Amino acid sequence: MDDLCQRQRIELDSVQQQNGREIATITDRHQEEVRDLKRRFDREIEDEKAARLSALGKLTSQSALDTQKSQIELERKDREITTLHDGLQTLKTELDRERRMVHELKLNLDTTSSNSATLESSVRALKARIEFLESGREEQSKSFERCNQQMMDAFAETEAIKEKLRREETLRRKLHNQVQELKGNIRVFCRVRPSLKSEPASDLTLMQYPDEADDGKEINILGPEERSSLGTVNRKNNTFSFDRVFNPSTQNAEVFDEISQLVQSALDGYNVCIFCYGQTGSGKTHTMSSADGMIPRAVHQIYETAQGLEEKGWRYSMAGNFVEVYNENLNDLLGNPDELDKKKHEIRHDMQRGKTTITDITTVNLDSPEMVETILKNADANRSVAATKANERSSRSHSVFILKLTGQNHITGERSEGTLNLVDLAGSERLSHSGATGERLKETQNINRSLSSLGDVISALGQGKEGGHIPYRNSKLTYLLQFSLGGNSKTLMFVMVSPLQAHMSETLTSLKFATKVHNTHIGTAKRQARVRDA
Ligand SMILES: Nc1ncnc2c1ncn2[C@@H]1O[C@H](COP(=O)(O)OP(=O)(O)OP(=O)(O)O)[C@@H](O)[C@H]1O
Repeated sequence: MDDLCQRQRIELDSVQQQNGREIATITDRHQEEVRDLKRRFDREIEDEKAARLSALGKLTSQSALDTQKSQIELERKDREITTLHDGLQTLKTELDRERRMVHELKLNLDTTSSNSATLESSVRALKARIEFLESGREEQSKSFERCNQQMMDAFAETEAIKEKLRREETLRRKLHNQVQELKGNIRVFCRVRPSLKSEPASDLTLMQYPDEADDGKEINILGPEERSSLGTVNRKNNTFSFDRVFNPSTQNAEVFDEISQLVQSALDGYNVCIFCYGQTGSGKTHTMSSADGMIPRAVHQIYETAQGLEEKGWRYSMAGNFVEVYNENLNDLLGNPDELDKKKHEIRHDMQRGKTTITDITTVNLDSPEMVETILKNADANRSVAATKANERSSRSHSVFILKLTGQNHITGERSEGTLNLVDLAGSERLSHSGATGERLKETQNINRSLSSLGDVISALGQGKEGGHIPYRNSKLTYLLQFSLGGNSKTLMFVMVSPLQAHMSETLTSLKFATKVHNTHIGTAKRQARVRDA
């Protein structure tokens, strides 16, 4: 049994060994097969990868090619679109042009139709007229006579009205002159300027206007304190009376209203002189040549009136000079500024025709009212070149704006030649008060000389002696104005007054001088005025 077991165990061992060997062999074979398989698979995978990579490469280059193609295609399409767009724009423009043409054609058509309608109606009217003319001659000639008569009546009536207008204009001129003469051929207005912001109220002179609610002719000034021999202190009440007194609130427009009739006289052929007299800073320049002063206002009024007179047959021309009398020398304020105080100008009088000319003077034709502003500006600029301070020079010289007005009536053959002189006098302060020396003294002496000559001329005119001597030659200013002072000419003097107490003494002197002028009567006017001391 044991043997059997032993044998079986041996056999089992041998079988097991045999099996182990077989298993090892099989395992080896399998492993060899697995390795073969792996190698084969690896190769296949490599092959497959290479194949895929090559396919991918092909695909990539194909896609790049496609993209390039698409890009080219896109650019082509873009170009096509641009071309189409341009084409569209051209078409639109053409369409617009066509539309406009159609519109114009329509308008032409409308005009043509209306013309044709008018022509048709004219043709109808002409036909009717032909028929009328071809019908009864008697009726026709009666109607013609009636029309003719009506026309002649209308002509005669128009002529009569025109003639009446002309007669009335001549009468108006005559009456206007008579009114002016009755008012006095020399008039004096007094104007008190307002105090300026820089002037304290405590420094002002006490002035009253007793009849300002009435006709405004008086001014009352409380004089400086005076000590009597008994030691009492008094203040004199000075009353002056003139043709008009303008208080400080009066504007240039109101002042001009009062002088506009004199401006009218210049247009009617008279010589008119308007002076501004007063000490420095009393408002002469403001009244005369500021932007709304008498000079620009006079020029504007002359333009308007001259235009109105055109339908009555009058045509006016206006020639302006602007001169300055400085140190008894005549200067052209519209000429070359470098020639101021150097160039000599002479005053020439034509005694027969009563005309004054100045040699080598600039004459400006005022063909529009705006020209006056240019003239004033140029004159001011010229003075500034000649002096460091233009206003200082203007205080020490007389300026004369001369406007020659020549009118011709082409219907009546009348002619008028008038001159308007607007004079801004130099400051009238007295020598003793100015404390001047040297050049200033010479200036002041010259100013005083011409102002007193002016007073002498007015006073000689006032004495009214036939053929009496009038001292025009005593100063350049009076000589220049010879034909505008006296005779049938009209003179207005503005006496300008400063409201300052510091100027009171000069103010009283100015007002006394103005009163003398006011008491003078020239020509046919009769008037008396007085200085009243209360
Ligand atoms: N009616 C007025 N209303 C307002 N301001 C005025 C009036 N009159 C004068 N003034 C002012 O007073 C000042 C002095 O006036 P303006 O220069 O006209 O005096 P003037 O007498 O011409 O002096 P000058 O002799 O120096 O030329 C100026 O500033 C001016 O503007």
